[in-house]
Amino acid sequence: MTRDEVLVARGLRKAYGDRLAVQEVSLALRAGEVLGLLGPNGAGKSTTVGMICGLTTPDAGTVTLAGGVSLASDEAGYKRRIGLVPQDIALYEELPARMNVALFGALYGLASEQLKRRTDEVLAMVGLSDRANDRPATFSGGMKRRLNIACALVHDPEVLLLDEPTAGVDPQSRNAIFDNLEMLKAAGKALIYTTHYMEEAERLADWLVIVDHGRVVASGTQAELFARLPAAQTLHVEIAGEPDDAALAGLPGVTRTGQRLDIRVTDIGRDTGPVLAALAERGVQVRGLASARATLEDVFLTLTGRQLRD
Ligand SMILES: Nc1ncnc2c1ncn2[C@@H]1O[C@H](COP(=O)(O)OP(=O)(O)OP(=O)(O)O)[C@@H](O)[C@H]1O
Repeated sequence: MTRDEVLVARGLRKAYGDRLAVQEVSLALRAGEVLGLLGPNGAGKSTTVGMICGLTTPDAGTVTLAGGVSLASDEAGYKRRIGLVPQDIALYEELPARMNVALFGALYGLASEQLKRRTDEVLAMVGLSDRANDRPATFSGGMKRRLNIACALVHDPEVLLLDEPTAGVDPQSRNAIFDNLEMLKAAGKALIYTTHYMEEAERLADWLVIVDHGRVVASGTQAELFARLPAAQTLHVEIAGEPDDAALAGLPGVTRTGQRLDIRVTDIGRDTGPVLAALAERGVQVRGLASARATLEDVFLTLTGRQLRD
């Protein structure tokens, strides 16, 4: 474990009957960092999160927090340092929001003054102070999610695990959740964020771990993962008339579909001019031009040959 790592998981494995949900997952999490755990449905993300927070017992592998603390060495101490926002919202619908948060705090041993102070703080943080006395039964999906995040934060954990926290959330709450996560990150918390929405991972994650069929298929910074693609960007060029394939043959990275050319480039600012000049030289008349940036979806496709979403 290096100095700034707060959590290291090694060789996690979990089977349900003869189905291997997680085969060999290792990851390391640093303070002030969001680790995006990305993969299609059934890839093993929730099972991995379950093993990290101690809800699911691994068949093999270890998870260690800074200072060498593990579930085996000090279960209560370990759990106090971790907060979980589960995939399925877990709230007492008929108890006021404040009481929901306080119950979680009490579970972690917070008492009286501290419990009240932290409850107020986290409700304010997720923007629910003015609804503190209302029951979650009267909340929107996004508000329930935010309350669930408050519950996971009340004991001030250093590591926060969020399992698809934007599922069923309206855009306004989604942005509020992202703002909260960015604040937590700035405060030095370490976050693991599972999602199958690559645009969320692109926005939030400093480090990505891509899983498929229970295995890590790639991990690294976004720049490192994008560098594994054959091209960072594609130029879509609409051309006039009958294209001459012989004339196009000398251009690298070009695919033609009817009157559309897809041209792979690595640097759109640098490469667009020369590409257009090369087309003009070959007598190709350009009628339209658009570009598309590679996404994590392309990374997944390149690594596995399959789409990330079903
Ligand atoms: N309690 C369980 N009993 C049996 N099989 C399970 C159980 N939990 C998960 N699985 C199986 O393990 C595999 C991994 O599931 P997991 O929920 O970890 O995936 P996921 O990546 O979180 O998927 P999603 O994005 O759909 O939530 C799946 O094949 C799933 O059916």
